[in-house]
Amino acid sequence: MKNPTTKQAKQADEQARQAELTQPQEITRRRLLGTASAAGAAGLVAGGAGGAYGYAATTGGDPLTSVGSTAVPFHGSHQAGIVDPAQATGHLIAFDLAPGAGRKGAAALLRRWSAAAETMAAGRTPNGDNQIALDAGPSSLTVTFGFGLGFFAKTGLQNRVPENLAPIPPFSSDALDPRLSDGDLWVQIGSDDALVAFHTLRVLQKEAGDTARLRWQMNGFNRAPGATERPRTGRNLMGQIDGTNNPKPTDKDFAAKVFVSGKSGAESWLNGGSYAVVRRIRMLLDSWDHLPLDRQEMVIGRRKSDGAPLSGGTETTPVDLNKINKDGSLAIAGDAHIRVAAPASNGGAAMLRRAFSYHDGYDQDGTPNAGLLFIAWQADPFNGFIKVQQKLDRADGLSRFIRHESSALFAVPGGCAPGEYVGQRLLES
Ligand SMILES: C=CC1=C(C)c2cc3[nH]c(cc4nc(cc5[nH]c(cc1n2)c(C)c5CCC(=O)O)C(CCC(=O)O)=C4C)c(C)c3C=C
Ligand SMILES: [Fe+2]
Repeated sequence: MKNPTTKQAKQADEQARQAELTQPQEITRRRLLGTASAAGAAGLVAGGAGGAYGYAATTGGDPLTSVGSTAVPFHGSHQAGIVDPAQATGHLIAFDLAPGAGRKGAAALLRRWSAAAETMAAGRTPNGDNQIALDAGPSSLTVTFGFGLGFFAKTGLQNRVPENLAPIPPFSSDALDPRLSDGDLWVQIGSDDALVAFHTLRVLQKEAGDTARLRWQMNGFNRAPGATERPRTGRNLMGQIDGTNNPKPTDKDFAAKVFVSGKSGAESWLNGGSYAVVRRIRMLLDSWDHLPLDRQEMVIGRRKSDGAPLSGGTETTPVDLNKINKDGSLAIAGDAHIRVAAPASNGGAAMLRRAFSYHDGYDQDGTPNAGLLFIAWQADPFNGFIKVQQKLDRADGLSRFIRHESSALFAVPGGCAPGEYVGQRLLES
């Protein structure tokens, strides 16, 4: 068919617009998308629940986006929630095993947790459900389980502790709160729908029963999927584009950097798994916001607006750490965060950063209690987070604007096949 002329197209558009305007009480998908982005439109419908817009939302029709129906498989060679993009809502929870739970209790708990996570990740509801997430689909739900050092002592599995699951050494800038650190078991929940994420948290907490007690919990968030006009790297609460120079799943050494492999004997259960370093890092946002933009950019070594390195190019241009400005200064300052953190400055040490922002209200003096739930994934924490943090601790210009307030290291088993549960290879062999 021939393309319509511009005039014909305009006329057709106008006719369609008029037809829509005459439809009472009904807001069509086309009109919504014509006036706002898909995600914005979804918010409009939700915000109008009870009125005309809410009526349209509850009377059927096509979903506005695929956000709700997107499912991430629970089963696989690696656990979900490591390589998948970080979702809009995250909960991080650490549990301590109850005295006497032992290996048998821990195995039963992981069997229950895995079954519940599998059900919910597929968008189904567990038996006796309280219906918090009934209408929302799995919304990319992932649930990831990890074991802290204490897990092995309490299950009598001290002889199976992986060599690299040793306490993270202290750093001079640490201000750690032990009540928000460590833990026998770790659960990471991520979903693009906050109700789905909270529902999952409730289900898993109930399933813990008398076997495990909650030790700490942190709630995080990221930008909503579809909120930007094209897929973009996310921003943190300092306003920087964060995550650009992460290892990419397409890199040929990606798996070697992120996942444990080739272990035999007592550690073989961890093949296909990873190590998660969890640090709650407060941002000193009042001081940061007072720093002029050009100074903020020097602290990181990248432009704030588009994330381009100060050595030139666009966000994805490789950083040139040797570039010299016309005035003889380094384009990327000596203490710039990306210089000090780069693999090139740390003997190749690398990690996959997959973070959530957090905001826990304001302190009494009005200071925001906000920052980054920093999660680093690596095959070996000593050649990943620890090596890089040792350098950052001494030389990073960003240190003046952040404070590490909590810390934990977990061995995260590989994924499981249908009919198995996460950690089975450790607990039953
Ligand atoms: C020990 C590891 C790291 C900690 C702790 C850390 C904290 C932290 N980082 C930002 C903001 C940014 N970090 C960026 C890059 C970056 N950061 C780390 C490591 C840690 N960051 C690495 C390895 C890298 C990549 C370096 C490189 O190879 O170029 C960036 C730039 C964009 C990007 O590449 O992601 C930002 C921005 C904050 C705010 C923070 C603590 C709150
Ligand atoms: Fe960083």
